[in-house]
Amino acid sequence: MPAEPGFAGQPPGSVGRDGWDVIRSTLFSDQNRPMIERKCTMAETASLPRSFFAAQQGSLPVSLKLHRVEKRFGGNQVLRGIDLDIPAGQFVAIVGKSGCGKSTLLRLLVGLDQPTSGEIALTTEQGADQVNARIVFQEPRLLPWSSIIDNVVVGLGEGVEAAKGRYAAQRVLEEVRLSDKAGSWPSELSGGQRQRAALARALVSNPGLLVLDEPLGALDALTRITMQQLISRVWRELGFTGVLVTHDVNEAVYLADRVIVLDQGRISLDLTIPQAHPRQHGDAALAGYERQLLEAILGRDA
Ligand SMILES: Nc1ncnc2c1ncn2[C@@H]1O[C@H](COP(=O)(O)OP(=O)(O)OP(=O)(O)O)[C@@H](O)[C@H]1O
Repeated sequence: MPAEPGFAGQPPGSVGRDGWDVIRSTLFSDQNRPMIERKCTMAETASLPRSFFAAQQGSLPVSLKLHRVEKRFGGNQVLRGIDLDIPAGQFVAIVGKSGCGKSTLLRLLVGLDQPTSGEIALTTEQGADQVNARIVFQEPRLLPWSSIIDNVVVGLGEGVEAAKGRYAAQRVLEEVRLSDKAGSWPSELSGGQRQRAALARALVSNPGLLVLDEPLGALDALTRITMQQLISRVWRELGFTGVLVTHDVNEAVYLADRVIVLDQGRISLDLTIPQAHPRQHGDAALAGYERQLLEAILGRDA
């Protein structure tokens, strides 16, 4: 069985009561750390079943504040003085040249890494302990030995009654139009279907913050459009705050209220896209914003 990214050779047999930390860390982090560690103690993250309650009620959308955030890896200064305020419920896209620091910024936002200096605060209108954040990576990172529905159930955390968990997973699989694959293995799905399953796993806890790190980067153009429509619909229905890293300015202007351009670790443009949702692919007004973003990223020759 091929190793799942991030599993560091953990055999399926390690998945059990004692193996839970391995699963949770792998799904929500790529550095064996629980993803919301910055806001919760380990004891609190162990109560992730709270998220099933959230699935019934809807988590509160998360607001984010970054103040003078810097990140260095040795002598490499990757982020420089980032100030950013993302109100609850907003959908923000982060674009920029390869290596400008997009994924680094995303990792700091969800607590997978710490800033060298500066402050990052995530909260809801009922406080920071209500933050329910989930991340979707470019590769779906599904458990290859579990059915699709069981993969989705994992997104609820431990302690949820099995029948309730499966009910919630079934509902969210319907939401992403994948209910007919509930009993399939990940290997039996197409790339787009696997990524929809990963999105379902992130959505099943009804998060208040959904962070997307190039989630559609490996998909073909038509599947990307379908997935963009899906993400737009669930965002409008569920009301979470969205932060998306993408290379695709077309995707950014289709999905986001606001697009941040990063250039050598600094915000070089903060562009509001005022068009109402749902948007249309090919909309001429959106094409104007795309042009503006390409110029900001590539210069006047774009
Ligand atoms: N864990 C790390 N250790 C050392 N350097 C790192 C680490 N993570 C990122 N970097 C460096 O930080 C810089 C920015 O990387 P990052 O992945 O954030 O860029 P990006 O804008 O997301 O790029 P891409 O679009 O190609 O994915 C790069 O120079 C990279 O080598």
